[in-house]
This record gives sequence, structure tokens and C-alpha cells, in this order.
Amino acid sequence: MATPTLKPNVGVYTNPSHKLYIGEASPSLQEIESEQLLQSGEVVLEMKATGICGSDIHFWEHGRIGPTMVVEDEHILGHESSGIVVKVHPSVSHLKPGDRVAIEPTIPCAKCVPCLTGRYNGCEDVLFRSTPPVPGLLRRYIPISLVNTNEARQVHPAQWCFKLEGLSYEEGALLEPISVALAGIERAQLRLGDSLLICGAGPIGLVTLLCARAAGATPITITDIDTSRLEFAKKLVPSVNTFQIPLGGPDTTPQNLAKSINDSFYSTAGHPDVAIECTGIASSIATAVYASRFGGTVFVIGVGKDVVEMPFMACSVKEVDLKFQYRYANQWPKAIKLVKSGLLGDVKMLVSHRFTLEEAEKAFETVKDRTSKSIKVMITNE
Ligand SMILES: NC(=O)c1ccc[n+]([C@@H]2O[C@H](COP(=O)([O-])OP(=O)(O)OC[C@H]3O[C@@H](n4cnc5c(N)ncnc54)[C@H](O)[C@@H]3O)[C@@H](O)[C@H]2O)c1
Ligand SMILES: OC[C@H](O)C(O)[C@@H](O)CO
Ligand SMILES: [Zn+2]
Ligand SMILES: [Zn+2]
Repeated sequence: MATPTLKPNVGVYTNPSHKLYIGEASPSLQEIESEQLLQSGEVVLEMKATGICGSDIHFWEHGRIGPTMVVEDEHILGHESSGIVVKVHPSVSHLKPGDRVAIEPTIPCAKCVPCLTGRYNGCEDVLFRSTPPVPGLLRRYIPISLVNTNEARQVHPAQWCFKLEGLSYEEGALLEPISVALAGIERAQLRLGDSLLICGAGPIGLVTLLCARAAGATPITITDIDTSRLEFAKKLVPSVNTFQIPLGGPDTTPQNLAKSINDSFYSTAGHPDVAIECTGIASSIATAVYASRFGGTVFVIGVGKDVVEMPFMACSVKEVDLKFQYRYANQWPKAIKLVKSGLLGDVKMLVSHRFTLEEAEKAFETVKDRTSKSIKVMITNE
């Protein structure tokens, strides 16, 4: 690969005053250009595609997610990324300029019990790109290292980079939300022939739909308050049933909604076997619980308020298996195989808008503005 002309390193920041802006990022152009300034084992990645996640919008708009993830300083966003190797320290032999990789944004400690038992998403000392105070991936360059994790220099360990194997950069960036859905399906124990209810047709509900179809769930119904998202779901997976959750009106209690959903779409068995909740909204979780069969599973991926009122007795008398998810573990290799094989369908359909790094503000406004009808907004550099 011919040595590309490198540009100054910039990143997309938010701060405690809820500003969104482009600013200088680490490492500097001078550090990147001089291979001597790279440390042993390091390579530099030029980011090629980064998807904007709802949590990026949350950190920008509200400055926090829950009580512990709080923007207290200038903070780089982004954790759905892929890129290309542009510089390599002479000590590195397994990567060369031109190699294309996707980044898993988790940096676990590898020492605590969750790490040692394979559930490193529960790491007690985790660093997760874009969750404050760990700077995210939405910048032009990031150093990757085989031998150390130097957080002061914002180096990401090579262990958490996966070769793209022919996938496009955008598909590489989509591996992150796909990993969320795959982890959910794995822990919800969704099986071939299970009937499924997906609550919420945002990017997470939609990738869950693609993964659940591949896993053999049938029938599948997806809900949303927004008709345009349901129309998109139908375009993505024509066999899916869609159900619009009305805002207000006499029949909008979770019990009534659950009954309408079940009467419309689960008439054979009466109820879905599994519900995967992808909104984090209390009334939607309640609808999933009321729709559930005896011994059914309600699996909550959505996140929301610190305390949420739940239909406790409905869970109790139906022995509902109520489960939750926190990010993912061990999903990238599986996600790459699934996208590459075509089993998930055309995941690129999820990308509704593309912007350059310099247009990041417009990109973030597009995600926030529901009239834009965006699904997955990408910052690309291809
Ligand atoms: N657990 C995890 O590790 C994890 C990882 C990624 C995302 N998430 C969370 O998953 C959720 C979904 O993410 P997303 O990117 O798709 O978000 P999103 O906001 O784009 O999508 C949520 C969808 O839910 C719909 N909705 C709102 N109220 C509803 C209701 N009452 N019934 C049905 N639908 C309703 C919205 O119209 C929207 O289309 C968010 O809460 C996000 O923070 C969790
Ligand atoms: O995709 C991963 C999620 O966005 C993160 O867990 C975030 O919600 C909190 O760090
Ligand atoms: Zn995310
Ligand atoms: Zn750990």
C-alpha cells in the first residue's frame, strides 16, 4: 500500500455543557508520522466508518447514562468502528499497512472473576470506548498495540481488533450493534421455531430482527410507536408482523396492548415464547411481560431510568424468565462469520445516512431529529 498522506488527528467531542465539536485528538500528526514516536508493538489505524449509537446522543444531550457514566470533561464519542492500518512500528510483523479491522470497544482487565469466567462485559475494571472517562473512537486515527494498553496515550489493544475478511468498513462498524443482538439472542436462548416479540424497531430492534430471523424464530412481531420505523422493518424483513403502539387512547394500557398483539399475531399458541425488549421504556417492558406465556422469557436489552415500575405479579404467576443484558462478550468472530455468510441478510440496508468526520455535528443532529427518519447514521471516510 502506498503511504497515505496523513492529516491532523481530530475527534468528535462533547463536554459537560452539552456542546458537540471537532477538536484536536491524540495521538498528534507528528507522533503518528514518526515511527520512532510509536512504541514497540504499536500500529496506527485510520478510522474509516463509525456508526452513531443512541448512547453517544445520550452523553451529548444529557451528559450521562445512569448514575455512574457521567461526562465530566471534554470527551470523545463513538464505539462502533472499523479502519485501516496506516503506520506500523518496526517491531510489528503480523499487521501491515493496508490491513482492515473492526474494533471491539471493550478493554477488560483480564484478572477479575467475570473476565476469568468468560463474561468480560461484567469486568470490574473495564474500559469501554466512549463511556466516560474513556475516550471513544470517533476520530481520524487511533493507536493499537499488541503489547500494552497505554490509556494515557489512548492505545487500544490489538487483541480487540478483528480482521474484516472482505467485509466493508460499514459492515465492520455494524458488528457492534450486531454483537449486542447476538449476545441477547444467545442469553435469551432463542431457539429454532420459537415465536418472538421484539419491542422497539430502532437499530437494536432491527439488528435483533435480522439475527432472530437467522436463528429460526417464527413468527416474529416487532412493535414501535413510529410508523416509519415499522415500514422500514417490513422492508428489511418482509415476513415480520408489525404492530404500532398508539400514543394515548383507551386501549393503550400494557395489558390491552399485549392482548391485541397476541390476538393479532400469536393465535396458534396464544403468546410469544420469547420477547426481546429493545426500548428500555417501562410501558414497553410491561407490555412484553403481559404478552409472555407461562414460563416465557422476557429479555431486556433496552436501558432506561434508574428505577422502573414492573408488573411484578404478572412475572410471578407466569414464572416469566426476566433477564437483562449489559453489552456483550465473545461476539465479534461470530458476527463476522454471520455477516460474511449472508445469513443475516443485507445489513448495509440499516445505514440510512452518511457524513464525513467534519460533518459530525450534522450527523448527530440527524440522529436526534426523528423527522429525518434515520436508522443508522455513519461517519465515513471511504
Ligand atoms: N444493554 C445493552 O448493552 C445495550 C446496548 C446497546 C443499546 N442498548 C439500548 O437499547 C435500546 C435501543 O437502542 P436503539 O439504538 O435501537 O435506540 P432507538 O432509540 O433508536 O430505538 C428505540 C425505538 O423504540 C421505539 N419506542 C419508544 N417507545 C416505545 C414503546 N412504548 N413501544 C415500542 N417502541 C417504542 C422508538 O420509537 C425507537 O424506534 C436503547 O435503550 C439503548 O440504549 C442497550
Ligand atoms: O453498544 C453499547 C452501549 O451503547 C453501551 O453499553 C452504552 O449504552 C453504555 O456504555
Ligand atoms: Zn452502543
Ligand atoms: Zn476484568
